[in-house]
Order: sequence, then structure tokens, then C-alpha cells
Amino acid sequence: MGLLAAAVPRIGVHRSGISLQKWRWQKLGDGQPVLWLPVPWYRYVESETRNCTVQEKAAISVGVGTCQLSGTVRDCSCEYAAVERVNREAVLPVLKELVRQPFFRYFKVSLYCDCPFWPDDGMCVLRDCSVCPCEDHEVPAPWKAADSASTPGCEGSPRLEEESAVDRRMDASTKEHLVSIRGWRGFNNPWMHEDESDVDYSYINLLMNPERYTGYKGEHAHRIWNLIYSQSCFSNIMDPETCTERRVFYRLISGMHSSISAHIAKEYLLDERGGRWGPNLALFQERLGNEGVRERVENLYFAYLFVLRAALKAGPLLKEAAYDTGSPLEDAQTSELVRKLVDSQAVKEACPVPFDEGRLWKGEDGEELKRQLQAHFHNITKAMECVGCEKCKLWGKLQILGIATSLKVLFSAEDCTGGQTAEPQLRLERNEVIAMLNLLERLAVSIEVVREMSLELADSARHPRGLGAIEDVTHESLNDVLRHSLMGPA
Ligand SMILES: Cc1cc2nc3c(=O)[nH]c(=O)nc-3n(C[C@H](O)[C@H](O)[C@H](O)COP(=O)(O)OP(=O)(O)OC[C@H]3O[C@@H](n4cnc5c(N)ncnc54)[C@H](O)[C@@H]3O)c2cc1C
Repeated sequence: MGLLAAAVPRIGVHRSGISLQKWRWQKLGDGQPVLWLPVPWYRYVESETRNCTVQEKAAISVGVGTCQLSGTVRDCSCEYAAVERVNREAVLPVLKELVRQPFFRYFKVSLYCDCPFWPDDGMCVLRDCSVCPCEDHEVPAPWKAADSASTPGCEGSPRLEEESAVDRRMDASTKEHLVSIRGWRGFNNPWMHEDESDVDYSYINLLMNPERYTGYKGEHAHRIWNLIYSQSCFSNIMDPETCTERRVFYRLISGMHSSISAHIAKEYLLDERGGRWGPNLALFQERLGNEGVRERVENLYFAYLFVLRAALKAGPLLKEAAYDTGSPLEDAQTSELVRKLVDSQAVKEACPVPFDEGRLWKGEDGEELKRQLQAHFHNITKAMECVGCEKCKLWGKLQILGIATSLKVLFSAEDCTGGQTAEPQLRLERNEVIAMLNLLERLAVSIEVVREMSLELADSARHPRGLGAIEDVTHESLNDVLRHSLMGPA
């Protein structure tokens, strides 16, 4: 109690504006002191500490601590709490529906290219590593028609005119311009490695091949991550002197890695024989839920805001694009959902500019730095060919293309509005759009997974009988947490 009395300021006004004089200590029958918080104070604590561990919640509630995931996401201008709220209420529900639409659920990908760095030797042990390609009749007819009209396989970049079937004239900001969603491998994307060799491709139904635990791990998986993180642009990345561009680049990759870990933790094969899937809290704790790896979670939030910004910036283009899969009703619904996402008032209010790309590449060596980072990104793209588990490769390739598309949208000289110059502007390929919005959905789900599992972890570690969801925390139970956290177990 002495320690507490010293730690808790008794007089004054907390930054919430609530007078601290209103706090009261009371002794329960067993002699345990209980801190009674005024209701507005409790509400403040509850809303401020959604992202915090129980210890942090307790410390914040008595004004002696901070939660590192409170405040503003570094390199962005949004608060963690706002990101989480707007994600849960406005972004995730739309994205969940969007990725179920025919246009967004079929991804064209080559899973059988050779690894350019070492002989292929990776085998994944679980059945869940493998991917089932779509039956021919499943692939949207207009896509098949475009495929047969364009150069087969991957003999270089498809000529744009050959795919004019999926082009569409449109009128935006009084100027007509072409918007095209075509192709598949990210050609014409400076961040993607242009491979001129022949490859076989398949259409994969993403809903039938969900991202989750596959059993791919150990030396083989580490070799890929090592290859990625050993790119020289990532050396001394923690150095405060590191330029923003390199840090942004690192945080995107790390955020994607965190997201993969979140999906593994959320959908883990708990019982192989019984085929039972569910959350693995211990794995979550090890990879994303302990103090030593907080930065990984921060990078996840960063990656989410970066890709969200790209999707919003590409909004004018995305809203006018033809989402043609030959199912008029579903395609109209797809357009409507895209519109709902990019015009979301809730997002504009919570995070007006999720990431300010205008600050980058400003230095004298900006263009040279961009070329260097593009070369490193090409290596990362190539590393995806070495992933030894089909499903991981599928999602790895999709997410890397999603990042490359976001980089293209945010850092291209061309703009997406068609309003400033006669010639437009940014062009996106169909697969780029599919990858970017599926990546955004993956990151959005991961943010929710991290929030939920962090709370579960805190509950199970500090409060054996469990607090339940944060929404269920009552005035009394918060007192209980405070007492338990600050005084130790009764
Ligand atoms: C492209 C790709 C996709 C994959 N997809 C799947 C999948 O869908 N399902 C599946 O079960 N497995 C997948 N894996 C494997 C998975 O990512 C892990 O490698 C595996 O689960 C083993 O995890 P680990 O705990 O040993 O650490 P890993 O996740 O392999 O991490 C390796 C090292 O990287 C560092 N690290 C970890 N996380 C971060 C981060 N966020 N930021 C910065 N550094 C970090 C740490 O030093 C860590 O020791 C994939 C691997 C790759 C390369």
C-alpha cells in the first residue's frame, strides 16, 4: 500500500481531464485495498487501453505507465486505437465480403518456377501445404478469353493491346481516360522482377486454400526469411540514422511476416488426426505476444496503414474499373463494395492520411535510392520461388505482389485521378488489384487477431478466472485487475 500511495498521484488532473481527487481506496473484508474509480475514469481507462497488456492497463489506470501501442503509429499519422476501431467497424467487414466475390477470389499464379538461389529441396510435411487449382469451368469466362487472346505462358510482357477486351473507357473528372485491369504477373510494375521465361500458371480459388498453419517451418523456411532480411538495404535497420525509405521498406516486409504469423497462430492444426483447427495461444505469445517482439506488431499496423493508403489513393481508378467475371449481379456487388471501402467516411475521419508518401524520395539521391530498393525487392520477389510449400508460396506471392502494387500506386509519377493531365495515369493489372485488396484483407484480419489474442493472453496469464472480452470488463473486475497487478496475488 505504501508503494501504491507513492505511485498514485492523489491530487491534480490526469491527461484525460478527470480529477484524480475522485479516486478512493477502500478495504475489503479480507483487508485487501481496492481502488474505486469514478465511472468516467473507468471509461477512459477502458477506451485508452484496448491494446495493452493487463500490466499496462493497470499502470495506465493509475497514471504511472504507458502502453507502447497507444499513441501514433510511427511513420504514419493515425493513432493505434483509431486504427483498431476503424478496422473493426468499417474496413474489415467490407473486405471480408469483398474477397468472397468472384473477381477477388481467383488468383492467377505460377507455383512451379525453379528457385534461382539454390536447388529445390523443400518438402512440406502436411497435406495442408498443397494447393488445389481451380477446375477449368470455375475460371471466369472473360478471363479465359483474355488469356487465349494474349501471349500464352510467360514469354515476356503481354502486349497491352492484346488484352483490350478488359479495358474500358471511362469518364472521371471530366476527362476521359483508359483504365485497364489486365495481365497477372505484375509486368509494368517497377517493383516486380520481370521474368521472361516460360511458366505454367494456374487459377487458384483463394477461399478454398486459406492461409493458415501448414507445417512449413525449420531450416527451409528460415532460409527464405534469412535471404529476405539479409538484403543489404536492411542492415543496421534499427539505427536511428537509417533513412525513412529503407525503414518503410523493412517495416512492410516485417509487417507481412507478422501477418503470416498471426494467421498461423489463429488457425493452427491443434489435432492432426481429428482435423481440429483453432487458435494456438502459446505460438501467438512466442511470435507476436511478448515484450521482445512488440516491434513486429507495430510493423503490422504500419503495413496495414500503408496498403490502406494505397487502396484509397487508387480509389478513383478502382471505383471505375470493370470487375467483369461474367456474373453481372456479383460484379455489381463487387463494384459497390469497392466504392464503400474507398469512400468510407469512417476511415476519412479516423485516419485522414494513413501514410504520407509525399515525404519520401526527397533527398538528392532519392531516385538512386529508389532504384536500389527496387533491386532488393526484385530479390525478395525471386525468393518466393524458393518457398517449399505450395500454399505458403501462393500467399507469399500474392502478398508480395500486393506490396509491389501498393508501392507502385504510392510512388509512381502517374496519378490515379485522371484529373490533372491528359494522359493517365496509373495502370493496374487485374492480378495487381486482386493482390492488393487481398493483402489488405489479410492485414486487417491480422490486426483483429492480434487484438483478440493479446487480450486472451493477458487474461490467461494474469487473471486465471478470465476477464472475458474487454467489453465485458466491469468496474469491479478492473479493480480486481489493478489490485492483482499492483499488489500481487492475494
Ligand atoms: C513467404 C512465406 C510464407 C509462409 N506462409 C506460411 C503459411 O501460410 N503457413 C505456415 O504455417 N507457415 C508459413 N510460412 C512459414 C512461417 O513463416 C515460419 O517460417 C514458420 O512457421 C517457422 O516459424 P519460426 O517461429 O521458426 O520463425 P519465422 O517466422 O520463420 O521467423 C524467422 C526469424 O525471422 C525473425 N522474425 C520473425 N518474425 C518477424 C517479423 N514480423 N519481423 C521481423 N523479423 C521477424 C525472427 O528472428 C525469427 O527467428 C511461410 C514462410 C514464408 C517464407
